[in-house]
Amino acid sequence: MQDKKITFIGAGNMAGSIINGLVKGGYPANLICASAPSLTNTQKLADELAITASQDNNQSASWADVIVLGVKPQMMADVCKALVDGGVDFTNKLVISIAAGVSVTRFQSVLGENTAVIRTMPNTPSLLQKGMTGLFASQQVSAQDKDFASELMGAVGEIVWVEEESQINGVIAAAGSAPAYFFLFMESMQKKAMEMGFSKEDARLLVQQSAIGSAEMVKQNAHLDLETLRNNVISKGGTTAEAVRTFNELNLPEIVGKAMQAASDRGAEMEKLF
Ligand SMILES: NC(=O)C1=CN([C@@H]2O[C@H](COP(=O)(O)OP(=O)(O)OC[C@H]3O[C@@H](n4cnc5c(N)ncnc54)[C@H](O)[C@@H]3O)[C@@H](O)[C@H]2O)C=CC1
Ligand SMILES: O=C(O)[C@@H]1CCC=N1
Repeated sequence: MQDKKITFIGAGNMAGSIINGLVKGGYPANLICASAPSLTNTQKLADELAITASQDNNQSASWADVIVLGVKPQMMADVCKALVDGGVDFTNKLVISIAAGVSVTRFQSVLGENTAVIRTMPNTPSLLQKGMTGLFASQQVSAQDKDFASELMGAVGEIVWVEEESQINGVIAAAGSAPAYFFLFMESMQKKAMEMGFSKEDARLLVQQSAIGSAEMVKQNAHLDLETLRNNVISKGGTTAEAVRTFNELNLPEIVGKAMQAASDRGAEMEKLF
């Protein structure tokens, strides 16, 4: 991978996951800085991973070749304005945003209209280098910078580039927010297993090992579609058939579709707000 100096502005759940994944994957820690007003998260990362922690966004951003913006969407414009007011020159820098709901146009309106901006939508399993990231590049981004972003996010999981910026909201629906869907499903299963008499720990083990095994089967059987994998579990007249019939009766596929649409719609709505 190209070795570039990277500063993360904001290093909470998501940016912290990426930093962890990067360093554990071998990216040089001395090329990574995490900056935030409070040292709470950044010092922990510095202690664990030997990256640099800073409380000075302007200095850290000026030092870097690549600035990863990892603050909350509602704070993004103010944080970017403060960098510009603080004299950070974005001319030869690559800006990578991980925020939902902040458009390239919005970034360029604050940072300068010719700023090279890549919008990404990662997810928290990046922490384990099992992330999924969608990326969209503004016209100003060079092929070399696109390659760097591919390598950067590829170091913490799988990537997919989208041609249209609006597709980032689809990535949010299908991947960025998705870990929460699976956790909710697992929580619901754990709760019911406990009602069926299992301890909290055993209920979790039953559910988590089933989820991990199922996900691994999906990954290792790319030639089989998901329906086939599902049908392989169903014995005629057996237990799974009853469970799946109940899910379908209660319209699980429709519920999932509606939830994903709500996530995507909210992404689009946020682009108007922030
Ligand atoms: N949590 C997730 O699963 C995902 C989050 N994202 C995006 O990541 C961004 C951050 O979300 P989280 O990590 O969940 O939030 P978070 O609240 O954990 O992290 C935000 C961080 O920003 C820092 N911060 C606050 N003010 C700052 C400032 N002026 N300068 C520098 N840092 C500042 C805070 O100290 C905090 O650690 C959001 O824009 C979100 O849309 C994207 C994909 C997935
Ligand atoms: O909930 C959110 O808005 C962020 C974006 C995707 C996951 N978390």
